[in-house]
Amino acid sequence: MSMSYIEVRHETKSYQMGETTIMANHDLNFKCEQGQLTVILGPSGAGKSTVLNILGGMDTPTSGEVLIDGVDIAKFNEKQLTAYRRTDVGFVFQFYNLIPNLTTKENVELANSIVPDALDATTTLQQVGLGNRLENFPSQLSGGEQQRVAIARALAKNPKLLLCDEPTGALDYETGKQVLTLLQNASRQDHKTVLIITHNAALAKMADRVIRINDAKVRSIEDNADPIPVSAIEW
Ligand SMILES: Nc1ncnc2c1ncn2[C@@H]1O[C@H](COP(=O)(O)OP(=O)(O)OP(=O)(O)O)[C@@H](O)[C@H]1O
Repeated sequence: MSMSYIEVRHETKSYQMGETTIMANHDLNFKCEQGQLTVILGPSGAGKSTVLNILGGMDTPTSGEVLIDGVDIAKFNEKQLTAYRRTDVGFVFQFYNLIPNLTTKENVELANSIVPDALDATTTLQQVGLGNRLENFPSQLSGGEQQRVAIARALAKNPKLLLCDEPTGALDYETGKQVLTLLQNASRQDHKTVLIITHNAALAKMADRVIRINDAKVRSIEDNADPIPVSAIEW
C-alpha cells in the first residue's frame, strides 16, 4: 500500500508550565491524501494551531512521527525545518501577514524569489482575480483582497502542501466563500494537498476528509465521497 502525503503517528505536544503539564496534542493519528482537501475541525483550544504549526515545520512535537511524503519532519534540525518551510509549504493565516510597504505584486515576488520552481507572480495574482491590483499596497485592499494576495503568495511558491489557519476568520460570508473556493480549486485543479483548520463546522462539507479534534485528541475521521462545491454551502 502506498503512503499518504501526510501521516501523523502518535504525535504528542506538551508544554511544561511549572508543576502542570499542558497537553496541546495527545497521541494524534491521522492521514491526509495527496491532492485532497482536508479540514481539521475543533473548538478553540482543541489543539488545531499546534498541529498545524508542527505540520508546517514551525514547531516540533514532543513525541511521535510526522511523515510528509514519507519523510519524518519530527526528526528535522532547524536547518532542515527552514528548508522544508521554504520550499514545501505555502501558508495562509487568518490575518494575511502581508508586508505593508510592498505592493501586491512585490509581496508575491518576495515569496517567489526564495524557491526554485516558483510560478509567475502576475499570473498567480490574475488567477485569484487580482490582475488589476498589482501595484496596490495591502492597506489599499479589502480584507478579502488581502487574503487573496496571501493565497496567491502561497500558491506562487508552487508548494506541495497548503496549510491554512482559519483563512476566513476575519472575512464576511461572501468574501469568505470566494477565498474557500480558491482553496478548493487549489486541490481540485492544481492537485495541491490542502489542509484547513477551523472551528466552522459548515466547512466540513467542502472537504474530502474531515478530522474532528477536541481536547487535544482526534475524535473522528470521515471521508466525503462527494464534497460539495463551496458555492453550494450555506452557513
Ligand atoms: N506555547 C504554549 N505554551 C503553553 N501552552 C500552550 C502553548 N501553545 C498552546 N498551548 C495550549 O495548548 C492548547 C491548544 O492550543 P491551540 O492553539 O493548538 O488550540 P486551537 O485549537 O488552535 O485554538 P484556537 O482556535 O483558539 O486558536 C491550549 O490549551 C493552549 O493554551
